[in-house]
Amino acid sequence: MTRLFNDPAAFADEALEGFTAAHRRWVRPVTGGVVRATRTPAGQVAVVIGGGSGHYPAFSGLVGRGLAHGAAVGNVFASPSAQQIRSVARAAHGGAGVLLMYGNYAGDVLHFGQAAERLAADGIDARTFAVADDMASAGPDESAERRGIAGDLPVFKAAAAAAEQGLALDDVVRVAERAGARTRSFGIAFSGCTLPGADHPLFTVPEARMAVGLGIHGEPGIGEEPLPTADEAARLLVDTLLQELPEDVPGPRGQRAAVVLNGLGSVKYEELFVVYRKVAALLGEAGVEIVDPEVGELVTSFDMAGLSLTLTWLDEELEELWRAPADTPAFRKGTLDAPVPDAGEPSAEEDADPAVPPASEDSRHAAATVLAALEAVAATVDTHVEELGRIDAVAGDGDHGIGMRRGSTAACGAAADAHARGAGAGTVLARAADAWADRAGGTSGALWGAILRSLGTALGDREAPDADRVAAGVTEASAAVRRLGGAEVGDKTMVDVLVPFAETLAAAVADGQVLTDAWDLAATSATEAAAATAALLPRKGRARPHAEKSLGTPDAGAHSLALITRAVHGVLIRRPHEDHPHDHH
Ligand SMILES: Nc1ncnc2c1ncn2[C@@H]1O[C@H](COP(=O)(O)OP(=O)(O)O)[C@@H](O)[C@H]1O
Ligand SMILES: O=C(COP(=O)(O)O)[C@@H](O)CO
Repeated sequence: MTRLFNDPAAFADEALEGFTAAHRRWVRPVTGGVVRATRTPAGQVAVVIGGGSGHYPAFSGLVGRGLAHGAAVGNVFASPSAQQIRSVARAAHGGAGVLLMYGNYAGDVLHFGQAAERLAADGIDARTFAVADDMASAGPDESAERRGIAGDLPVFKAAAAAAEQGLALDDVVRVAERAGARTRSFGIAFSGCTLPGADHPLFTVPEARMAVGLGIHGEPGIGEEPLPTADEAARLLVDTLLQELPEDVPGPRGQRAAVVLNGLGSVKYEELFVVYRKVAALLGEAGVEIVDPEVGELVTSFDMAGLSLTLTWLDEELEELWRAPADTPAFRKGTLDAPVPDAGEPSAEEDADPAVPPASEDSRHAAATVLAALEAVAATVDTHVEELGRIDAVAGDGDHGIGMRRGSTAACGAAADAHARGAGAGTVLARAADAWADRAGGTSGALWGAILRSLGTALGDREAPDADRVAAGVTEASAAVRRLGGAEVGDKTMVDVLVPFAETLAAAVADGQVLTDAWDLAATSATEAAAATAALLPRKGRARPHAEKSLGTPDAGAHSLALITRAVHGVLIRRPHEDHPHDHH
């Protein structure tokens, strides 16, 4: 149970504020997260890590010399936004490029990928690397689909220590890839975590049982077994890890390995030590030489009761990097020289509030309808916030309601501001898109940003947005979401609703129906399509390992999209003529 919070939606921000206040010796707050208190030395590659909140010490607690140069910090269990990541990376950049590192989750992959593109446009060489160490989340033949769990630590550390040695960006990336390929984790759990403000844990495990193959977002295990003794737990973890060695490791005997026994949040350190005693013995029997083991909480999931074992199979280079000193709020090793004092506070580079481009009278008028529609979106998300969280918790991480609320509220604020400054419909939507993606983070934040951006581009700031233009914008939004997320119809995502919605709308408009009628038909098909996702098995993202559990429950993102299309219809029928003067159908 998370007991101490104020507004649950503010939990991540407030935790970050307190964290930075408590750790000024190591870190300095910047927009989007934290960077080291000391400047990145000129010519040193900066390693910027990041992910959702709720995993402390990942990610902010791992910022400091010998480890990360900065961390982008997202909302609870949701990736930071591309905007946040870009801001942290710019503040951490020492002139030699940036490696962005994160766990392999859809939201992180989307946002860190977009951030790398934006950094490249800023003239900064930025690369990405997703840690995918969790054996339970996909088989060895699909290892690129695996989630990142406590293997984050040794992989981040290898790359960061390589950067600290002065290696060039290409070499730092090579080290990250090698460490990633040689790192595997597996875990077990006895209960799920309870998010701030929620009444129930994300999953429960029956008394005297354990979940096998945990995730770090309250994903239940992929199997269930009787509660083991500490020694039996150690044997399960070690045996599983020894079953799948990296390609270039012929057998365990004679190998050297970094070992991390990680507590997920509410397993006592003493319990971890009892388990570690047997882990060390079993690895010894298998002929593995343990190098600098870590036992403790390194990548957590709020108050989840669980633990995971990570092995990084070392070669000479990886061993040197694993042993290298580090000094961060939550991870310290060896000794470092006193830090070189800063030449001054680097300025956090903020984008100036850009001027609103000129717009026609018609488009400014239509912007009022766009704003009303966004307000209706935020209101319907607000009404359904708990239901969306509950649906998402069945096979996902339970944060869909929180993320949608943060995103839609921010979108309304940005839209209202742009509207007040005389923006046209296109610019109002573009500003709303950026605010949604930035504030919500997560998969749905990136995708909703893309939806609003596509609509904004189609409507523009000159013409009155007629039915053809709206239908074209929705069609482009559907294509953009498929392009970005890589999901197709049938994968059990919002795409299952967006595609029929766009197609029905376009067909009805082509048929000569007025926008309100066409939208009505399309919203009805969206509602039906969302309900039909209950019968599907997820094939994308975090819900995939728990496919069967989600049978009978619709996809959260599909459901929220259907609710939103219906709410927007309510606005269109209230303002049909007023704001669509050129709707000539
Ligand atoms: N690859 C994808 N393409 C399209 N939609 C996706 C994809 N992955 C997830 N989604 C949608 O995102 C929703 C989850 O959103 P949310 O919980 O806010 O993000 P996160 O899973 O990052 O926490 C899912 O219910 C699904 O509809
Ligand atoms: O949850 C996280 C990011 O994944 P999403 O796909 O955005 O949910 C985060 O906690 C780990 O980085």
